[in-house]
This record gives sequence, structure tokens and C-alpha cells, in this order.
Amino acid sequence: MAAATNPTTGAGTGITIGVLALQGAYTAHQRMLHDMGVATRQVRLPQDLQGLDALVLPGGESTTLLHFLQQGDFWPALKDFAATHPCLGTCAGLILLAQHVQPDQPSLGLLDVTVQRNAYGRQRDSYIHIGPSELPGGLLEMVFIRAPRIVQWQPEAQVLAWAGGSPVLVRQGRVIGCAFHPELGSDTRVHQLLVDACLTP
Ligand SMILES: NC(=O)CC[C@H](N)C(=O)O
Repeated sequence: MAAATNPTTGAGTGITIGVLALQGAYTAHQRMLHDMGVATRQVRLPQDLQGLDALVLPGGESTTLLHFLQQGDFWPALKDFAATHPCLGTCAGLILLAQHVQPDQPSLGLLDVTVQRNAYGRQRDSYIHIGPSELPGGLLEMVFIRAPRIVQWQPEAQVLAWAGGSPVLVRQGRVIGCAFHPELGSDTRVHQLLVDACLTP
């Protein structure tokens, strides 16, 4: 892990965060991390994981992501990386990190939650919710796009935000899962959780 020189932002920390760039909303994550002063690298091949401090698994379509990730040795390499480094999974990325997925599909099993895919409706049912959170400053704007719902969770998964009676932001050790899209907008607090996880020994 890199030494912190400015723990309130990514600037000057020397950390590099990978963004899984196979499909989906990865450029918006890169832009947000860049604006926070954090170096990023697109991850398209298993060897791109080498030397990274953390990884973002973006939103998109989890079945399509799985299709690419199950080629060659990407899946075991990702499993090893995610078990040993901070990770932030948003929307489809949360589905990849979950312990159980409904309907059933392979997942990394790093967050003790069960997620139900597409539980908030179709693309046209996308909506913005403003709700309380445990993040510094409280209230959080959350963009939901065909989002998964966390329908079961274990106490190991610390809930940091709720919407409509369900957890929508959870953290388990250095793994963070988020049902909404924190990369769309200018609020950096969810990404800051990932940066902070990199800087925590
Ligand atoms: N915005 C998103 O990432 C949607 C997730 C998608 N519905 C899936 O099941 O993978």
C-alpha cells in the first residue's frame, strides 16, 4: 500500500486504481477518480491487475461482464485480486461482488449479501433518490438504473445507505458495494471510501 500524503483526497497518495473496462460505465469512474487526483488504469486483461492498489467494478450488464471475465484465466485472477485488495462494485459490479445472485449466476462472493437483479424495474424506470447515508455530510443523491436490490444481508456487511427500506451501499472490510451509480454526478464520497481503504494499513 502507498503512503498517504493527503488522506482527504487521492492527490499525492501515489495510489493507482484500476477500472474494469470490459463493458459499461467505466469512463465516468475514471473521470471521477481523475478529478480526485487519483491515477487510474483500465483493466481489460488479467495482467492489467498487476501493481494496482484497488479496483472499480463498474455498472453495465453483469451477464456480459461475466461472459468476458470467464474467458481464459481472468476470473481466477480477478478472484485473487478482489480477495486481497480494496474493491468498489457499483450496480452490475455489486452483483459480481455479492455472495448470492437472484436469478442464480456466478459471483465473487466477497460481500455477504444476496442481490436480486433488475429489482427496481426497467431502464425507463431509472430514477434519482436522495436519502440519508452514514457518509460524512449525510444526505446522498443516488442514481438507480436497472439496479439490483440487496434482499438479504449479513451483519458483516455494514450498511452505509438505505433507499426504500433496502441497503444500497454496503462495506465489508475493504470491499464496497453500491446499488446505484455514484460515478454519475460530482459527489466523490463513495469513491473516497475506496481511496481511504487503499490508505488504511
Ligand atoms: N446499471 C447496471 O449496472 C444494471 C445492472 C444490470 N441490470 C445487471 O443485472 O447486470
